[in-house]
Amino acid sequence: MTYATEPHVSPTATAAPTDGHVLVEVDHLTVTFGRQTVLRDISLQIRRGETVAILGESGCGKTVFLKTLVALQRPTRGKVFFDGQDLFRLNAAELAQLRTRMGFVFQNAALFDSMTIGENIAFPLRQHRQLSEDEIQAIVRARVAEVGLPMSVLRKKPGEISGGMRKRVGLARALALEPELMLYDEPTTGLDPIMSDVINELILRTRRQHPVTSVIVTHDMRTATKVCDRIVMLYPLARLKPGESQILYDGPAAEIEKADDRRVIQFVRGEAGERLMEMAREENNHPHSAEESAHG
Ligand SMILES: Nc1ncnc2c1ncn2[C@@H]1O[C@H](COP(=O)(O)OP(=O)(O)OP(=O)(O)O)[C@@H](O)[C@H]1O
Repeated sequence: MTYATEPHVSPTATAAPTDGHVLVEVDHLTVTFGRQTVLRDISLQIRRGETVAILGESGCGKTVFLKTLVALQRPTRGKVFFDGQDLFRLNAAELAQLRTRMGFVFQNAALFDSMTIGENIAFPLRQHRQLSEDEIQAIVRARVAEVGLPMSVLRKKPGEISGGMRKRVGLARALALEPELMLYDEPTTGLDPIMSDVINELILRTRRQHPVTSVIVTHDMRTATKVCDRIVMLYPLARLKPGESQILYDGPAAEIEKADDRRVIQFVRGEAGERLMEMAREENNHPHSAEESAHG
């Protein structure tokens, strides 16, 4: 199931409107590190207004994929376009300018430890906007309110607040410049179920309040199905059959349970079946490897 070339109209209740304009285009993307190819020949388009989950088991290349969208990772082959501009043909100044249209929520929040929360959120505004101090403070306070944090956090340092709060500060900072594209790297990893749902709700609220396009790398099926209207599921290259596409599923989030591919269903349901059989096969092929590694 793919709609890479057709306008996406999602059937889910949470679907954001898309005008069909392609904001991100990934064209035959391959990324290789040394002898390890992590992404192979990935092509997809993301339309303005879509919220897309990039799903897949650990190590399949989700974070590498996300990094190519902001030109933090150069492709070995292929191209990435943002609003029609080839990211890897831009000079440093042009790229910096383009990145102000993107907000990146890193897995570990990536806040500056030596700055207060207020300074962290103000940072992109000071870097990229000519604003008065009053205007900066007004935006910082609005963003903090938007992510549901009390104003008392503004004077604290990242080390003085909880992991869930840090994630929310990371979200507030990424929203500071009102980006057109939000990129989230595992926004709920390491959080308890309640705090995970708070983050899910905030992502949903963000897209209701701002006309934003989002790409969310996650393992979390609840995030994928609750927050996203489309899911793209990647599979580790090493376990693909020859000639298979690395994208196992690309379609509406609400329909992933109906996918034909058993590997997709197993991932969705969190079943180890396929992997257990593969591990048994690997063990049969290399009967002593586990023992050897156990003995160093
Ligand atoms: N800069 C790099 N140099 C060499 N190998 C890298 C580099 N970045 C990533 N890799 C490798 O690429 C593979 C995919 O990594 P990636 O972080 O994208 O996986 P992932 O799907 O996001 O996994 P997880 O869900 O565990 O975060 C891994 O084997 C990783 O070791």
